[in-house]
Amino acid sequence: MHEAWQQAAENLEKVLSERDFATWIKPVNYSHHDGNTVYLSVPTSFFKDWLEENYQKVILGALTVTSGHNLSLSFVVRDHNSESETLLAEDLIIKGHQEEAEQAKSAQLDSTVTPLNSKYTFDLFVSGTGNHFAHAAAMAVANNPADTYNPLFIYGGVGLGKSHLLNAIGHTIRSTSPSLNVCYCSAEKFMYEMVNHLRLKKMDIFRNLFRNVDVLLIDDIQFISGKTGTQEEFFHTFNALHEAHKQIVITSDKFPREISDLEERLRSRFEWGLIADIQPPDLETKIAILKKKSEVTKIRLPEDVTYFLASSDTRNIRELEGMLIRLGAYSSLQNIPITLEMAKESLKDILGDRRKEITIELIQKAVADQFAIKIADLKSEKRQKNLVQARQIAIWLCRDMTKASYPDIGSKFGGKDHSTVIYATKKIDKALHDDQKFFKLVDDIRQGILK
Ligand SMILES: Nc1ncnc2c1ncn2[C@@H]1O[C@H](COP(=O)(O)OP(=O)(O)OP(=O)(O)O)[C@@H](O)[C@H]1O
Repeated sequence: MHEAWQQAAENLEKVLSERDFATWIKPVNYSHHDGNTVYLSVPTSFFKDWLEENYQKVILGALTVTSGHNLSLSFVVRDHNSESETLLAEDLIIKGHQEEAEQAKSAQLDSTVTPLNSKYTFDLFVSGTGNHFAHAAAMAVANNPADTYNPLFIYGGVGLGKSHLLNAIGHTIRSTSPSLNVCYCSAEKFMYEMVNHLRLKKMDIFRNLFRNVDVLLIDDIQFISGKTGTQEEFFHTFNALHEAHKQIVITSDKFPREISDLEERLRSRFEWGLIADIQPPDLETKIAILKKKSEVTKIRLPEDVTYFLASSDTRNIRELEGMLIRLGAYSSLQNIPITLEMAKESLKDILGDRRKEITIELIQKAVADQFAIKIADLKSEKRQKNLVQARQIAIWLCRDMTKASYPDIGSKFGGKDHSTVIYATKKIDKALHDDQKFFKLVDDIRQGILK
């Protein structure tokens, strides 16, 4: 089981951002297991609570894959002294900051607070319909910091590329203006640092650090919702920087007005500059992202598997990437190539639940509505071109979105035999591959069914 944990941690390193991995997974150690319960040790009780709330499912998923068993997970705090050890460690970091601050104005604050993720660059970001505007705004800010939009507020759902863009801004400014002091920090880390500096009575150092940067990149600002002390501190940091014409970029999973328990004065400041949203990707963008990720990770994905993953109902790109990594792990651990069958099999527990509720009847209705025909026409033998195409699409969707077998599907389409069903699915497979417009049509129907 120890080895399973090591392998799981390696897999998690590939899926999570460097920051998340270093902060939350690296400090976790294997402790022991008892029956099907695996015990992992963590440094502090704060850490334990945080993992339980945010990473339990991810860690369990990774361990299930590497161990091949259905497990449960429990976190134990390593020892009672660890909280004070953490404090001591923070104290050392702070001392490091102080020296740096004294030594040179150009101290790279971010290298001690939160390093930029080297994989999150503009080169590796795919611009598509949902993120086009945010991408353009991020590039504008990166090329002319504090000159165009200040603050830039990027918001969008989970796993849609906000941190990626934020890091990309940081990388660009670093390389074009190396003298600028770029600080990338999550709101959570901002609070964590603040609390520690408060406890150590070193708020002057904290303020010096954050109020003397040239570019402040704050990730996941929604985290400060309801945290009055952090909001107060952030308000003053924001003002100091804004008044000094320093660039501020903020990301959030919500629009400023939708962040609950956020002081009005902060909310209004977030709206001072430009607000750019990121919407979930469409099918083409998901395909392009998968292709890019497969290039970077060197996990070779055949076209049909790329389409299969991209057309799953997930709109969270992190999840999509997780599927790719999972296929890569399966393929290398079992020494088998990635094929459509293998992908369906190895991802069935991830995708399975979502597919359960989709019925043949639901698909027939959606297709009939789309083509403005009767459901009875789908089941008939009529050969008009549009009816044949609608029927074949419906059959293909049934095969793809339900667990029904070829004979099951045939019987629900007016008692067709299974070779007709196979012929229809092959025909649609080919058309999807050859014709982008057709691809979009089928995907729109599919997304409609999933809503
Ligand atoms: N357009 C894109 N092109 C390439 N990769 C992308 C794109 N959008 C997202 N990703 C990838 O998806 C993963 C999740 O992105 P990211 O961490 O930036 O999401 P997020 O919106 O900040 O999520 P959260 O709300 O959880 O903080 C990352 O690995 C990122 O590289």
